[in-house]
Amino acid sequence: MATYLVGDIQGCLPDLKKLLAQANFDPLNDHLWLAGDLVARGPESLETLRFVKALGDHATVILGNHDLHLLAVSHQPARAKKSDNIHQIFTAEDGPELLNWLRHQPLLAEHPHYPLVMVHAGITPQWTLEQARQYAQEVEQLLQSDDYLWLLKNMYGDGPDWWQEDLSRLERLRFTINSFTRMRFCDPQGRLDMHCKVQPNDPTVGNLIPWFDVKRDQPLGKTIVFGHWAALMGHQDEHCIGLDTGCVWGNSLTMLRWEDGQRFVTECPLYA
Ligand SMILES: Nc1ncnc2c1ncn2[C@@H]1O[C@H](COP(=O)(O)OP(=O)(O)OP(=O)(O)OP(=O)(O)OC[C@H]2O[C@@H](n3cnc4c(N)ncnc43)[C@H](O)[C@@H]2O)[C@@H](O)[C@H]1O
Repeated sequence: MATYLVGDIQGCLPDLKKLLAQANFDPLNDHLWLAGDLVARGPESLETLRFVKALGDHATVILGNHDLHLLAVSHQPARAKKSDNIHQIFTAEDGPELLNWLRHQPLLAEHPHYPLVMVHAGITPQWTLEQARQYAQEVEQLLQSDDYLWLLKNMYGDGPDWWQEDLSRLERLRFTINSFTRMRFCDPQGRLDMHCKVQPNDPTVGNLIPWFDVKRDQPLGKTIVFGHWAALMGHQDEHCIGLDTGCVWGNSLTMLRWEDGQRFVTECPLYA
């Protein structure tokens, strides 16, 4: 039994299937961990949802910004942008069932045996692992409750950029969603920046630094596996593994086998 970790699929199901074939992935014995953004921009978002859902207990999925956006616009399809390329989900017979399944996925997942925690964008340097678990659960519980539409309607916005215990409920929820699903850069103190999307060595970055380079008061004690940041083209240091290598942007899809660290890579067409 092997554990495979893969970055943002964004509807690029043919590329995921190529990687799974390369690795001889066995859906009855192996386990696939997906770092969020199953959908958007790529050619087969609907089929990707069907494929991952059908893996049942052999897939662990966490939510990305595009998954949350899909859930939000599914109640007002006119709000979906053409470039989202998700309209086929709204008209599919099994669309409601797939969306309901997606809504019940977490923001943070921890492996039961390995020291690995998976999130879409990252874990804010302001939080301990205990806080990350607690605030992820707050969003997950609301998303799975009858009040989920309220959250999806009100989650949009770039602030607050700094965690404080006295944030209002909505501010707390927004900070949590933005840090788990949209963060890339922070200022040296750890204040979130929601605008800069380039590579860390780009001259326009200024004093911003990648969230994983901001000093934490307490190490998390687990490896954070994340996706989201396509321009980073993957990352590995002693605390973090970044897996998004820009599949949908004509670069590649990368999958890592946890047990021996082997990487599987496939070059992708330009979809976006
Ligand atoms: N609470 C909330 N508030 C607001 N929005 C919310 C939200 N919750 C969900 N959302 C959604 O999130 C979106 C905003 O998120 P953002 O994270 O701000 O924007 P995005 O560009 O749409 O994100 P994406 O996830 O596609 O990024 P990627 O790195 O692949 O690509 C980023 C850029 O990198 C570039 N890029 C890719 N590969 C590159 C490379 N190798 N080198 C250089 N640049 C590269 C691409 O051209 C692209 O422009 C909104 O559109 C909305 O749908």
